[in-house]
Amino acid sequence: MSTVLTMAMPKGRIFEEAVDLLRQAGYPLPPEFDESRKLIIDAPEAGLRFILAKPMDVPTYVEHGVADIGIAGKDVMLEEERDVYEVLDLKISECYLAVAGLPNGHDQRVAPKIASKYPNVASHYFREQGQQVEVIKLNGSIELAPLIGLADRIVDIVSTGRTLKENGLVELEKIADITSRLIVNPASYRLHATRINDLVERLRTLVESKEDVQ
Ligand SMILES: Nc1ncnc2c1ncn2[C@@H]1O[C@H](COP(=O)(O)OP(=O)(O)OP(=O)(O)O)[C@@H](O)[C@H]1O
Ligand SMILES: O=P(O)(O)OC[C@H]1O[C@H](OP(=O)(O)OP(=O)(O)O)[C@H](O)[C@@H]1O
Repeated sequence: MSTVLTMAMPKGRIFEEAVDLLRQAGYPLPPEFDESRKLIIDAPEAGLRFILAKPMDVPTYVEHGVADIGIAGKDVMLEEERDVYEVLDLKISECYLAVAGLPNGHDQRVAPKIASKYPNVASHYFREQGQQVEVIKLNGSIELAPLIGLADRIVDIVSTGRTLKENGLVELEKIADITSRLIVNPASYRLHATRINDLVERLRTLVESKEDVQ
């Protein structure tokens, strides 16, 4: 096989589903994917080299061209606004971004405090609503913020709704549906169009066949 493409993979939640999808699309991935702590994994038979990154960093690697392609949540794409092509919705790791808060909690402040791991998404959203807010960036356990008085509301991912429920919070507004996306570095796309299109089409066929079954 000619060119080896480098793919940035998000560690964590998306990883397993993404590995399954690639295997189902016919890319033989070595057992290291299931058990190793390596951050660079070669899959020569698939013509791919993988770098395993923090989910929020995947578009950075792809934008800088150290990875030709990558897999990132739409939430990360909205937050990071990187200069990459988003070529395919992989329809995995489904969830949504929402505003949540305490039930019957009403803002006392002119600019309510909003805690989020997604400060850009939160700022854009409230600006579009014409609402002045103060955004506080957190890195996790966002649901804590309204419980202990750090923020009036949060902008966070909801999947089953269990975290909100178990912490006595309610969803107030839905912002956007989220799934994982296949992203491509624009220069790599021009250089390796045939290989990248082949990968995109294989994955597209697989994703569509899964949708037909549902
Ligand atoms: N509860 C969830 N259910 C389904 N998908 C989710 C959920 N939370 C996040 N995701 C999706 O999975 C991606 C990665 O989430 P994950 O929790 O693995 O990483 P992270 O929280 O960004 O990383 P870290 O915990 O290392 O900071 C998110 O960008 C989002 O697209
Ligand atoms: O609706 P649910 O199914 O409960 O899922 C939503 C939760 O999952 C994510 O948190 P994660 O587990 O990644 O932990 P974090 O607080 O470290 O981000 C997200 O930030 C929510 O807290």
